[in-house]
Amino acid sequence: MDVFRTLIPSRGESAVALGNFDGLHIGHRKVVSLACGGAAEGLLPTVLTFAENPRMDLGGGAGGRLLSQEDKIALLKEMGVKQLYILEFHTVKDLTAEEFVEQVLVGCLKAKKACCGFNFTFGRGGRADSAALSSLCGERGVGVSVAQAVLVDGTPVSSTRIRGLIESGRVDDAARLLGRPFGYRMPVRHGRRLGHSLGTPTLNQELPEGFVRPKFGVYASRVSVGEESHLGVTNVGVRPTVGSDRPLSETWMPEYRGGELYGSSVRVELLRFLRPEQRFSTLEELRRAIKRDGARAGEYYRRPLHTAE
Ligand SMILES: Cc1cc2nc3c(=O)[nH]c(=O)nc-3n(C[C@H](O)[C@H](O)[C@H](O)COP(=O)(O)O)c2cc1C
Ligand SMILES: Nc1ncnc2c1ncn2[C@@H]1O[C@H](COP(=O)(O)OP(=O)(O)OP(=O)(O)O)[C@@H](O)[C@H]1O
Repeated sequence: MDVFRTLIPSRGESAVALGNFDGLHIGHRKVVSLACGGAAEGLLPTVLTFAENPRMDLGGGAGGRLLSQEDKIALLKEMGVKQLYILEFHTVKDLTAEEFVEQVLVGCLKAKKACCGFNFTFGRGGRADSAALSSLCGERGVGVSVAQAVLVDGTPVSSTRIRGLIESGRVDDAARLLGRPFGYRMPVRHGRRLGHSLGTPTLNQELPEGFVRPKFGVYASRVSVGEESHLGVTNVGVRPTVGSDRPLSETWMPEYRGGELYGSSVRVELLRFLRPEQRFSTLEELRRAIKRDGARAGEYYRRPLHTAE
C-alpha cells in the first residue's frame, strides 16, 4: 500500500473511500470495503483521510484519538487498500464542494468511483452531503456508493459513540462497535521497578497526549508480544497509592515467562473493566489486590469475545 501525505497524482484510476475513519469501526469498514470492491473493475482501492480530525478545525472539539496513525495504516493495508492519502485538513478545507470533486477527486485521485457513508459531509464548512457528492460526481462520470447506516442496538455506530463508551469503561461494548477489542500499541517504558518487588512486574506504557483516555481503573486485557497472545491485567490511571505525574497503562501478565520487553512495541487490548483505581494504605494490600485482579482477568480472557455474561 502506498501512503501519500500530499496530493500527488494517483497511480491509476481509483475507487476512493472518503472520511476521517478514526477507529475504523464497523461502519467505516463498510465504506472502505465499497472502495475495495472497485478492484474488481480494475480501480485502485484508495482511502482519503486526514492527519487530524477535521472537527478540531471546524470548532467541534474532537475528543481523543481511537487509533494511532500506525495502527490505522496497518488495518487499511490488511483490508486491501492500495493507496492511502493522509492529508493535512487545511489543504482541502477551503475548497468548495465543486472544487473538491473537480480538483481532488477527479483531477488528482483519478476517481471513477467515490464511496462514503450516509452522514458524510464535505466542502467548505462541511456544508455538502452525500446527495451533493452524487450529483457533482455524476456530472463528471464518477459513480458514487453511499453506505447505509450501520447500527448497533438501533443507533448508528460512530467514533464519538465509541469514545464515550471507552471513557466510561465500557470497553466490551466498544468492541461490538469496533468489530475488535479496543487497544493500543505503544512502546514499553521503564517504571520504578516497584512491581518487580511486589512480585507483579508490569509493562508500562504512556498513553500519548490526544489519545482517548479510558476510564481510570483495572481491566482484563490481552497482550500481543510478536505473534503470541498473553493474559494481562491492566491498570490505567495515575496510581494513587504510589503516585504518577501522568496517566499510565500498566499491565501485569500473570502467566508470562518470557524475556524483558523494555523498548519493544507491545499491543494491549482492554477486554473488560474490573474495578476503579484505589488508594491502598499499604503496598501489601495493593499486592493482594493485583493478584486478585489477575485471577479475575483470567476468567474474561478465556471467555469467547463479544458474548454476554
Ligand atoms: C492489575 C493492577 C492493578 C493496580 N491497581 C492499582 C490501584 O488500585 N491503585 C494504585 O495506586 N495502583 C495500582 N496499580 C499500580 C501499581 O501501583 C504499580 O503498577 C506498581 O506500583 C508498580 O510500579 P512500577 O511500574 O513503577 O514498578 C495497579 C497495577 C496493576 C498491574
Ligand atoms: N455507522 C456508519 N454506517 C455507515 N457509514 C458510516 C457510519 N459511520 C460513519 N460512516 C461513514 O464513514 C466515513 C467516515 O466518517 P467519520 O470519520 O466522520 O465517522 P464517524 O464515526 O461518524 O465519526 P464522528 O463520530 O466523529 O462523527 C464517512 O463517509 C461516514 O459517512
